[in-house]
Amino acid sequence: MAAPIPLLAVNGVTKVFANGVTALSRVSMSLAAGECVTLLGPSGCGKSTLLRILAGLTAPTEGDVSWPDRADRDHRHEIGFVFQEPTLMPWADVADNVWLPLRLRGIPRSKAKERIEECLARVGLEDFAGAYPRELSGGMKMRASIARALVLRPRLLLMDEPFGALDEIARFRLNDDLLRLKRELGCAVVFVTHSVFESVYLADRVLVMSPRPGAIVAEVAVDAPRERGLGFRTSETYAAQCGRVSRILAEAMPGEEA
Ligand SMILES: Nc1ncnc2c1ncn2[C@@H]1O[C@H](COP(=O)(O)OP(=O)(O)OP(=O)(O)O)[C@@H](O)[C@H]1O
Repeated sequence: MAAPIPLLAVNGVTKVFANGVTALSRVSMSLAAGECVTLLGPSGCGKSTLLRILAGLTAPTEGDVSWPDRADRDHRHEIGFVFQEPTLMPWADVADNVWLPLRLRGIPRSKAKERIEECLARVGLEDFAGAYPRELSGGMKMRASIARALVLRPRLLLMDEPFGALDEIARFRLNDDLLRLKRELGCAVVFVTHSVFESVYLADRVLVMSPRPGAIVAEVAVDAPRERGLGFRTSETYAAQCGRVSRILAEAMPGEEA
């Protein structure tokens, strides 16, 4: 049987910034529809740069990113982006923050109402539509940010270390919520993280990156049940896979402790 056409294909992407910094060197990867890939690598290895290139926010110096199944389209509306910070507008309530991507596409608030409510319910914020960002905990702000990223019903969700600033309890809950959302919505996810544990917990495949200039040095397929949760998090198979990815990461960083 022929391999399915990937959602996204990255071919030999190199990025050299104007100041001469080479952030990425010949990165190639592909992503299947509905797949979750985590990008794991040391600080400064170009993870955010790669994500920005996938989103079309930065152009590669060499190489390209393509959407092989629908090559002729503008894909920007098919991508949701979640940044390290929740980046909510402080003067707008949660519902208006979630409305923003629709508003930018000319959809009035009255027509967006149902979609906003649906997205808030998906992230457990249905009772906080009228709250302002200052009234929310860090985890709730991040949930609002995820709801905003989902409001255009993206086929691809790009997440740039979104849970790094949260405490472990909030982070674990959001990890589970993200896996549930991915299942419900069928979107693919590219998730950047520094955490070996998070990378293995979330991924179908972990892509391990070398220090700058970032290159993908290993790809680890994660062996896990479809439904992950406390059972998987506390299992020997999870611990063994985290150990394996830790060793690969350490090997990618000669002279450093991973
Ligand atoms: N606009 C820019 N101009 C020049 N250099 C840049 C620019 N953006 C990023 N860099 C450099 O490119 C390299 C990769 O940066 P990037 O933010 O992609 O790494 P990262 O792996 O996401 O880092 P972190 O994990 O710390 O967020 C770094 O050395 C960074 O200083």
